[in-house]
Amino acid sequence: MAPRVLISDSLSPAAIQIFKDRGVEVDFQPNLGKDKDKLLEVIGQYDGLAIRSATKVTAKIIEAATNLKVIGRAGIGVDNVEIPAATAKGIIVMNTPFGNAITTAEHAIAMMFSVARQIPAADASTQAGKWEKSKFMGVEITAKTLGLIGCGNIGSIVADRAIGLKMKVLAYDPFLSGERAQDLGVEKVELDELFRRADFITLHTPLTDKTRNIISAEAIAKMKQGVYIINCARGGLVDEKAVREGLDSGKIAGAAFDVFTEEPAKENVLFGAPNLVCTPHLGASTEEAQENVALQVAEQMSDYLINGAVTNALNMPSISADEAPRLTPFVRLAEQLGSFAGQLTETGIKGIRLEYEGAVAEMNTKALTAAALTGVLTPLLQTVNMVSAPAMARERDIHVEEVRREQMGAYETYIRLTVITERQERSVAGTVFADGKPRIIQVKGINMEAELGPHMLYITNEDKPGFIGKFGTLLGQAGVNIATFNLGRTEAGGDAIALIEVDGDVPARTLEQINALPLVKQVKLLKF
Ligand SMILES: NC(=O)C1=CN([C@@H]2O[C@H](COP(=O)(O)OP(=O)(O)OC[C@H]3O[C@@H](n4cnc5c(N)ncnc54)[C@H](O)[C@@H]3O)[C@@H](O)[C@H]2O)C=CC1
Ligand SMILES: O=C(O)C(=O)COP(=O)(O)O
Repeated sequence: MAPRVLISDSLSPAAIQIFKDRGVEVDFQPNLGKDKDKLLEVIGQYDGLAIRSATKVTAKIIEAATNLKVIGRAGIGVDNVEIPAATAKGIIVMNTPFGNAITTAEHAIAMMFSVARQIPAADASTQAGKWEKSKFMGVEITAKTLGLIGCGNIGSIVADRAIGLKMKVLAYDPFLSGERAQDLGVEKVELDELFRRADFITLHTPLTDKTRNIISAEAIAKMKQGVYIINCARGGLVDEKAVREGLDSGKIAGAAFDVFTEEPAKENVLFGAPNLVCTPHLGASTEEAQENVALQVAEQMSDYLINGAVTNALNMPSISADEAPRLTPFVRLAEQLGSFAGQLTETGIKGIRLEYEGAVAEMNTKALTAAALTGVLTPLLQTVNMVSAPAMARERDIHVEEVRREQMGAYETYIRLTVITERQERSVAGTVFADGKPRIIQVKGINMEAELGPHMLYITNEDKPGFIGKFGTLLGQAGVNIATFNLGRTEAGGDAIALIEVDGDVPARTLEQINALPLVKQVKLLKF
C-alpha cells in the first residue's frame, strides 16, 4: 500500500506533485495543523506529516500517531515538534536546513532598514495625508556596528550582506571557529562585548535552554544607549517585557520583530511601543524559499518512506539515497545479529560492542549500530526502531562501543556483535553474501553458516553421537518440519551449536523434551 502523507500547514503546492510522482498519497489540508483536536483525530491514518511552524506536534499528537514514520519540517526551526517524544516512538524528524536561509537573512536586513528609517510608520503617516517630513529622522547603516548573536546559516548570510553595506560585523557564537570568522570577515567576540559595542543587534540562534531570553533586562542594560534590536529567529530569545521597557525609555531606539513568544501574536506587550516594526513570522515567506523548502521536504520524506534514505534528520544518522540499497542488507544483518543476541540475553545488558570488519567498516556504521541496537532491544521493549534505539540504549545505561577494522579474517566483510552482561559476554557474527542475504557465520566463537528464517531453534549441546537422531524424532512426532540444519563445534567431542530453521512454531512441550535430551545444554526458539 502506498504510504500516506498529511500536509497540515500552508506548503507550496510544488510538494504535492513531488509526493505523487514518487508514489506517496498526499492529503493537502493547509489549515488542519491549527486545529489540535482535528489533527489528533486524523493523525493515526498517516505515515508522514509535513509541516511549517503553525502545526504544533506535541507529545499528545505523537502518542496518537500510531502509523507515523516521519515528520518533515518545510523550514528550519523544529521547536514546534517534541523531538524526544518522536524519537521515543521511532519517528524521524527532518527539516530543510538551507532552503529558506537566504530569504530569512534578507528579511533581517529589510527589518534593519525598516527600523533605522521608520519606514512602516512613515508610510502609514504619508498615506494618511500627513506629510510629516520632520517627524521621521533616521540613522545611517554605513560604518555602524552590527552584532550577530548566532552565526550559522542565516547569521553568516546576514554578515555577508551587512559587510556589503559597509557595516562592521561582530559575532557571538560559541561554535564559530576563529578560521570561519576570518573567512566571513566578522570579528568573533564574547556576548558582553557585543552588547557593549553593537549599534544594531540581530538574533540568529535556535531557541534552546541556553538561548532563551538571551536578550534580558540585564543584557539590555549592558547595551549602547539608542541600540536597535532585530529578531527574525525565535520569539523566546527575547524578554519582550524588557524590550518594551527599553523602547519606552528610549534606551532602545528601535526594534524589529518577526517572531514572538506566543504565535500567532494577536496581542503582545510590545505592540504599540515607539519605533517598533513587526511582521507576522514572514522571515521565510518568499516564493523562492517556499518552493525550495516544499520541494526539499517532499523529496526527503518520499525518499525515506519509499527507499529508507535519511537526509537532514535531527534524530537519526543520515543514509543517502545512493547508499540505502547497499546498506539495506547490512541493516538487516545488524538487526538480525542484535535480535539473535537480544533473544538469548536474559539478564541486564551493560554494554554492546559492534565490530565492523572489511568493506562494512567503510559504510554508515552509525546507522548499522542503530539497527543492531533495535534488534537487541526489540525482545525487551514493545516498539523500538533505528530512530529510537540509540536513545533507549542510553536511557538504560547500555554502553555502546563501535570498532572498525580493515579486513583481517576469512570473510571479506563481517559484523560481530557482543552483548556484555554482569555474567558474560556473548558474541554473534554475520556477513552478507553476493546474493544480498545475511548469514550468521559465528556464534560464541564457533564457526558455522546459517541463514536465519522466521523460526529458528538454537541448541547448544555436547558434540557426541545420538543427538541429531533423537532431536529429529521429537520434531517429527510434533509435526514440525525442519527447513535447514546448521551445525558448528569447537572441536570433535567439544561444545556444539545447532541452528535449525523450522517451518512454524514449536510446541512448548517439544521444547521441554528437546531440553531433556541427555546431550543438550540449552534450547531456545528464536523468532525473526
Ligand atoms: N523568521 C523565520 O521565518 C525564520 C526563522 N528561522 C530561525 O532562525 C534561526 C537560525 O537559523 P539557522 O541560521 O538556519 O540555524 P543554524 O543552526 O545554521 O545556526 C544557528 C547558530 O546559532 C549558534 N548558537 C547555538 N547556540 C548558541 C548560543 N547559546 N549563543 C550563540 N549562538 C548560538 C550555533 O552555533 C549556530 O551557528 C533559528 O532559530 C531558526 O528557527 C529560520 C528560518 C526562517
Ligand atoms: O524555518 C523556520 O525556522 C521558520 O521559522 C519559518 O517558519 P514558517 O515555515 O514560515 O512557518
